[in-house]
Amino acid sequence: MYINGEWLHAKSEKTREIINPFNQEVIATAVEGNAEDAKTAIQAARVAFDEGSWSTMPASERGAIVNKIGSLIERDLEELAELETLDTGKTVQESREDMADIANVFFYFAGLADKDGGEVIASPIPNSESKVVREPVGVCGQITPWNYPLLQAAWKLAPALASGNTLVMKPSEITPLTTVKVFELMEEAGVPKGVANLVLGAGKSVGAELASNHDVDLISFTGGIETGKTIMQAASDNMKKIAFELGGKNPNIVFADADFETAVDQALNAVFFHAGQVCSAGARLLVEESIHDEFVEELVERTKRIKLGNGFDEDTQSGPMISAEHREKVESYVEIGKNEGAKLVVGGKRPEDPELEDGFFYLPTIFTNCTSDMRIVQEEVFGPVLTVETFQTKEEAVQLANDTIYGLAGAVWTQDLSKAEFVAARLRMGTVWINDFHPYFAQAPWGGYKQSGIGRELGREGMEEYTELKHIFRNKQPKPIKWFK
Ligand SMILES: NC(=O)c1ccc[n+]([C@@H]2O[C@H](COP(=O)([O-])OP(=O)(O)OC[C@H]3O[C@@H](n4cnc5c(N)ncnc54)[C@H](O)[C@@H]3O)[C@@H](O)[C@H]2O)c1
Ligand SMILES: C[N+](C)(C)CC=O
Repeated sequence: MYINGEWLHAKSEKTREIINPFNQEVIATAVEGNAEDAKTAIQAARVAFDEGSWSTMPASERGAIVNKIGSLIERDLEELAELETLDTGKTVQESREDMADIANVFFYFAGLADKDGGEVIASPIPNSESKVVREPVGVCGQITPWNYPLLQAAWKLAPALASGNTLVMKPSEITPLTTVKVFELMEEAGVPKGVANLVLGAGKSVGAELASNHDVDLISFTGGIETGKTIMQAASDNMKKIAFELGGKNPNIVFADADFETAVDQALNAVFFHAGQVCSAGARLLVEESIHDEFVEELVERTKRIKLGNGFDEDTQSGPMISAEHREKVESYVEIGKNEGAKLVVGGKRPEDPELEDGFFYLPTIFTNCTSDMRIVQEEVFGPVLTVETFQTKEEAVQLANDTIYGLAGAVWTQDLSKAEFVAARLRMGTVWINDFHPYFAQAPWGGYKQSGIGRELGREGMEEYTELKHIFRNKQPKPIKWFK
C-alpha cells in the first residue's frame, strides 16, 4: 500500500493471494488492508489537501505531472499489459490496447488541467463583478472493479489529480497488480506525498470506510448496482458527492437492412469480448424478425469457433471468467434461463478441453425465444451469455431496448440513417453507437442513465465531477444600505 509517500504493509500484517484465473496459480501476495489503514490514508490525503500546495500549484505544472504519468505508462506498457493479463485472464492484445487507452486518458486530462480559467458572468447588480470558478472537491475516495482494473482506475486518477484533488484509491481486492504498479509510476512522475494514496483490501472494510468517512468529500465508484446502493447510503452520512459507474444490460438492435456480415461479426464482439465481463456488453440482441433465423444460424456457427485459451497465446480470442465464484454465478443464470423457457442454442456449459480445466472457463452461450419478462433478459449476467429477442417495427425495437432498469449503452445497425437517428434519439442510455459497438475514448463522456450510474467519467464532464463551482461576487462601490437604522 502507498500512504503519505511510503510503501507500507497492512497494520494487521494480513495478506491475500492473487490468483491467475487461467490456471489458478498464485501470481502475487498482496497486503490486505482494513478500515484502520484506510483511515490513515484518508488522513494523509486530508492533510495534503488542506495544506494546499497541490490544489494551488499552477495548473500547468499539475498537468505536466499528470502528462508524465501517461509517458511512464507508455514506457512500461508491455510490463503493465502482461500484469493485467496475468491478473484478469484477458488476452494480452486486449491488455495492450487498454494500456494505450490509459496513457491517452492521462494525456487528455493533463491537457485539460489548465484550460478552465473560470467565467465572468453578467451581474444584474450595478457596479459589481461576478465570476464563476471551478475548484477541486477535496479528498476523493475511489473504488474500482476487477474487469478493467487499470483502465477504470485511470478514469478516476487522471481527472482527480489534474483538477487538484487528493485521493485514496481502493482497487478490487482480486486484481490489484497494475494499480500498484501505476502508483509506483505516479511516485516517479513526482506526485507529492499524501496526494495519491493506495489502500488494498476488501470492499466491506476498506471500501466501506472510504464511503462513510467524513473526511472524504467525494466517492467515485465503479462496480455493481447493489454495492453502489450500499455506498450511496454510507455516503449520505456526510452528504459527500457521489459519482457512480454501474452495470448494464445493453441492447444491440439489428434491422433487416443492416450490413449482414458486419452486424453478425460485431454482435459476437459486442457480447463475447473479454468473456462478456464488460459493463457495456451487448448482451441483449434485438433482431428484426424477418432475418432472425438466418442471423442466429450464422451467430451460432461462429460462436462454436471462438477460441478460448491462455491470454498470452496469440491465437486465443477469449480468456476465462475472473473467479470460480463468478463462473458459478454465470452458471446459475444459465439454469434460470433454461427454467424460464428460453431456448439454449449453443454453449451452456464448461468447455471439455483438458487444457482449460484449471481455468474458470465457460463456453460462449446463446439463448433464443427470449422475452423481456425473463430474468435472463433483465439481469446483468456479466459473462458470455447472449439473449435473442425479435421485433417488427422500429417503435417496438425502442420499446424493448428501453425495457430495463439499466441505461448504460446500446447500438443500432441499419443502413437507413433516418431510422438510426429515430432509434438513437429514443434510447435512454448514456452512449448510443450507430453501426458500431464498444468505442469509448477519453474525449467523450461515459456513464449511465437510470440505474447504470450517476455522473460521468471521461470528457470535460469527467473532469467537472472532480470540481466544485464557486460564484465570487465583488461589490466595486460598497456603501451602507441602511436597512437597519
Ligand atoms: N459503468 C461502467 O463504466 C462499469 C465499468 C466496469 C464495471 N462496471 C460494473 O462493475 C461490476 C463488476 O465489478 P465487481 O464485481 O468488481 O463489482 P463489485 O460491486 O462487487 O465491486 C466493485 C468494487 O467495490 C468494492 N466493494 C464491495 N463491497 C463494498 C462496500 N460495501 N463498500 C465499498 N466498496 C465495496 C469491491 O471491493 C470492488 O473494489 C458489474 O456490474 C459491471 O457492470 C461498470
Ligand atoms: C467502461 N468499459 C467499457 C471500459 C468497461 C466496462 O466494463
